Amino acid sequence: MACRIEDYALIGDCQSSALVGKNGSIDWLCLPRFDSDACFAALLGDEENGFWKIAPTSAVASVRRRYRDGTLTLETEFTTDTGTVVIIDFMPISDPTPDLVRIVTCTKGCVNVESELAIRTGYGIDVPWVQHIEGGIRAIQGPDCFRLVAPVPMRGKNYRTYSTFTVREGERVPFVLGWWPSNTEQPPPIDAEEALMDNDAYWLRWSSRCRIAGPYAEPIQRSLLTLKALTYAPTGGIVAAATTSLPESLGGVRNWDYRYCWVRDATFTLYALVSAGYTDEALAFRNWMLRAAAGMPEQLQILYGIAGERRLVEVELRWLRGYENSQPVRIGNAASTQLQLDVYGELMDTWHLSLLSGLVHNADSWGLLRALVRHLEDVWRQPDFGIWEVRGEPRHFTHSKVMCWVAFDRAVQAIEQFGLDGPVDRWRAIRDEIHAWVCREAWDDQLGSFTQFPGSKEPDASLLLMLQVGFLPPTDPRMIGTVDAVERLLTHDGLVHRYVTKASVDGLPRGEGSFLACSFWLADALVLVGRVDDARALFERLVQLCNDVGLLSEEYDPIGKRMLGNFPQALSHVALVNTALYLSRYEGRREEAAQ
Ligand SMILES: OC[C@H]1O[C@H](O[C@H]2O[C@H](CO)[C@@H](O)[C@H](O)[C@H]2O)[C@H](O)[C@@H](O)[C@@H]1O
Repeated sequence: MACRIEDYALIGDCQSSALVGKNGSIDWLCLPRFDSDACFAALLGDEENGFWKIAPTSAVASVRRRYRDGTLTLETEFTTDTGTVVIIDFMPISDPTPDLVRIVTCTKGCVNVESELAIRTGYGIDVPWVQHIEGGIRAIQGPDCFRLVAPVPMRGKNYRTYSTFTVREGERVPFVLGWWPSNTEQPPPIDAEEALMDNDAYWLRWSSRCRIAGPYAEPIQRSLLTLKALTYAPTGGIVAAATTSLPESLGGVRNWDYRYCWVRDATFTLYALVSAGYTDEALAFRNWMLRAAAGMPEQLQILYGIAGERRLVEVELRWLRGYENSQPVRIGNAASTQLQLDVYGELMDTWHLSLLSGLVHNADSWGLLRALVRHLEDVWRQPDFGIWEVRGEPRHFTHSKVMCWVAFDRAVQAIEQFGLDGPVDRWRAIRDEIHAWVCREAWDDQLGSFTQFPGSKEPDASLLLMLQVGFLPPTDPRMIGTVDAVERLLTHDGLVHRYVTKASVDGLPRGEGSFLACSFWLADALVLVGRVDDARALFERLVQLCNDVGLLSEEYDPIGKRMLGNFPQALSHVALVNTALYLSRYEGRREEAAQ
């Protein structure tokens, strides 16, 4: 059985990643890319769907884990009656073909350890042909070839590969599992210890570029490392999460594939990276976006594959029983064909912020963005599927319209402040028309708040973002009322739900956890409306929800007190970084004022 979501940790090589359980089992791995077929899929099924476990054979008294400081190298320490072993797990970043390295070290006494490997390609269903080779085994299946080498004997049983061995204090036993395309020559084996040194040096160098200090430096650094790990280095695309189909409600159907690049999530990520000083990654993503969006403006998608692929057909994998029986397991994502008007605003806002921070040259990308804004003139009045990508009927979601306002507002500013060319009077008029529409149609006097869509009678947590984008000032009673309505009607035990789920709106059975990004957005809103102590208390509570190695999933179940949804999720980590920055800026301003 798979572990609880929070009992996993992420390792990766900026092309793909793996989830390592507290029990020493790697239950999720897709090679060679994040969105490739999984060869370990026990996470979404059971052991028959592929995993690789290394753990003591005798009873484990305690397990402790940590990442080596400033790196993505994971250490899992098992204490047993006879001694202590640490398993060091990582994926070397600069290898031409991917490798997964696991070094078993004994730090005290003497421990019997077993490695059990079941490779199941094609998302956990296909059993490869395994041969013994010098120093290990080779497994081949269709397009995939794997080689496991280790200085211990290996034996095959029931289509699995086992090694049982004893490690004594000071001994280290390295395992390297490599992958390459089966139609090519096998690459030379790597040296595990050398790879460990190089890999740690790479991540330490990367971490040292972070220019954020202060009280929240540690969770910020772990979040930034996680965001970097979710970046596909060859193209600059950023995946929304490392997994597919971890459920938003246990046993439910809200199970989606996040191993793609959402324009929305990635623009938020970009903002966090720029704020922390990671301009290379920001520029790589900017270039990814320009390539992905290039072409006819009406063909802009809200999500793409990590190299900009457009066809992400949603398919159900019937042979996987789902995480804790949450079916279906899906790959691909039908949201890729939805109209979601907010992405225009997110793109324009991010570009505007990069202009202000000097990251892009004035004219850079303006041609493409101008064409997109021109297209928005034709479509902003249409109903859409909104930020939450509902599977029900399209509607006039308030957040979508607010973000259309952002798109025209930033376009007007680009012309007025940066001297770029465009139909400024026409865009100014549309901007004002949208503003008036939102204030008129989406305000509910009885509720004292803006609503999810005209006539809905309920707030939506995405409306908290109205403050961040400057739609109305934080002193405006309508904003104070909206923050208040979100707190009253959408929080459970202090954590925020996206909206009240109901089949009539989102086309799915109701029920899901609190949405962590929205909970951080509430903290941001509280800073902006001046309730800074409440904001800090909420932020600190949210940081406490990170697992033992600093990772967050998409959602949290305040009743079951466990994580839900895909993991680790970029949006949650971005929101953590941005709230920490908001709070730090506020503290900074307060200190300045006191001097
Ligand atoms: O809840 C329905 C939708 O859930 C997913 O979308 C969510 O994740 C996206 C990626 O992080 C995020 O951009 C979006 O705002 C979230 O609602 C799923 O990808 C959709 O297919 C699904 O309809």
